[in-house]
Amino acid sequence: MSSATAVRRLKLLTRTIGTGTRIGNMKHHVTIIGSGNWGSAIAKIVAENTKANPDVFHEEVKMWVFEEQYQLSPSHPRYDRSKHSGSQNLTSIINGLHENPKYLPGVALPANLFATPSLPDAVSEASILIFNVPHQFVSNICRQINGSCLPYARAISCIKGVDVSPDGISLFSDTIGRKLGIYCGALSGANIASEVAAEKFSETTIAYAPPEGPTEDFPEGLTPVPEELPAVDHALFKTLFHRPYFHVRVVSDVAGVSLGGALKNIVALAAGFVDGLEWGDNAKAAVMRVGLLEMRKFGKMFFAQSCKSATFTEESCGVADLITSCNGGRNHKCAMLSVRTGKSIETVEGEELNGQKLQGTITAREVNVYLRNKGLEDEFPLFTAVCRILNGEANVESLPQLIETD
Ligand SMILES: NC(=O)c1ccc[n+]([C@@H]2O[C@H](COP(=O)([O-])OP(=O)(O)OC[C@H]3O[C@@H](n4cnc5c(N)ncnc54)[C@H](O)[C@@H]3O)[C@@H](O)[C@H]2O)c1
Ligand SMILES: O=P(O)(O)OC[C@H](O)CO
Repeated sequence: MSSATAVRRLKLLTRTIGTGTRIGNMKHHVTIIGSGNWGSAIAKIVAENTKANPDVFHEEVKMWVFEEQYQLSPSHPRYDRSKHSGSQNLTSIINGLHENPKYLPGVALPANLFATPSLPDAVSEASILIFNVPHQFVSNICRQINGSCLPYARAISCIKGVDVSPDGISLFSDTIGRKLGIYCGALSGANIASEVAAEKFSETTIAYAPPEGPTEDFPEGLTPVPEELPAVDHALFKTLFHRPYFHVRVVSDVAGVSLGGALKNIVALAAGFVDGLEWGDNAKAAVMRVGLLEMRKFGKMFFAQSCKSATFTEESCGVADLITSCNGGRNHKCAMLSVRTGKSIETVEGEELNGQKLQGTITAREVNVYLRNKGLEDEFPLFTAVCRILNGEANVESLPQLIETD
């Protein structure tokens, strides 16, 4: 154990025992909802940390998997004809191999991580829920969970998207919290899943700031976490997510963390268009600059009370995620290939991603509907241009004119 981890654990124990607020020896059960590329990588991190902190967490971590049939390739190093000759449930393969060969191939998952296809089974005991699914599936998942989760559970959303409906715009942390009647924070950063899973160094930002009294969403206040459990606070989330290769900073700006992750995906598409045209690094830097300003402006305009501008420039979830996504992300890659090949980005997504999902294309259109309804498209020329290019209403070559403001 590193000395930093030891100090953190000691602080956690001193606080929970020393203050007398923790009166039992209950521990947190942790569940991951989602098992895609990032879902599996985060599940690996969390299972490593529950094992390393047995005084705070139950070692066993459940991971909910959207069940599908999967045929293991005969070229897989552990292919066994007697077991893998036909299609099988993906959950059985994950639990048998301790690997998710479809969404995170070649990465060993900890033996204390268990895949389950049942949402009620996944959430029924969990006091900490980690949501990590493409944003288009969240509402349906919450509908299936409702009533099965503990009233005092706390959640973290790793989802990069915003929830746009005819009623307006909502952060997914708020949507999840409202639908399940629990509090949900957010995690987002410059985190390409395959790099994190390979234990290459990166940073992330977690935001957690539960309301202390009644609010519009929780008129009677949140159901308190039982005193027998370790307190759920910044230190606990650092213990759950921080690894020597995955450095966590915990802040209170849930809106800033969530919006950074959602909106940079629109900018990454623009960066991909520019790279597809082979316009070079200066052009890409230009769209990234304009994109960062629009991200910050969006936060100021629509989440003024909760979003801090500094989060976009000082934390991993802001400019750092923008940089990594505009170079190595899936949105960037598919946009670039779409321009190079002349195929639609949805066709490229289907051909290149083996079931993984782009978030930027949906987010660009959702944000555009929201801006158009407010008559504010012109205030966000880059976001608007990306949507018009995706819809075939503008040429990718006209990007410089579309984002020229003076
Ligand atoms: N992959 C990354 O590098 C990365 C990094 C940081 C954040 N994120 C964010 O994490 C979130 C999750 O993305 P991911 O990369 O883990 O997923 P993914 O795109 O790799 O995989 C798609 C997932 O969706 C599931 N799925 C398909 N149809 C479904 C349905 N009808 N209902 C429910 N689930 C269904 C699949 O089983 C699979 O687990 C996204 O918001 C993404 O932006 C991704
Ligand atoms: O691959 P993308 O484009 O979904 O981006 C991945 C992560 O969000 C990068 O932090």
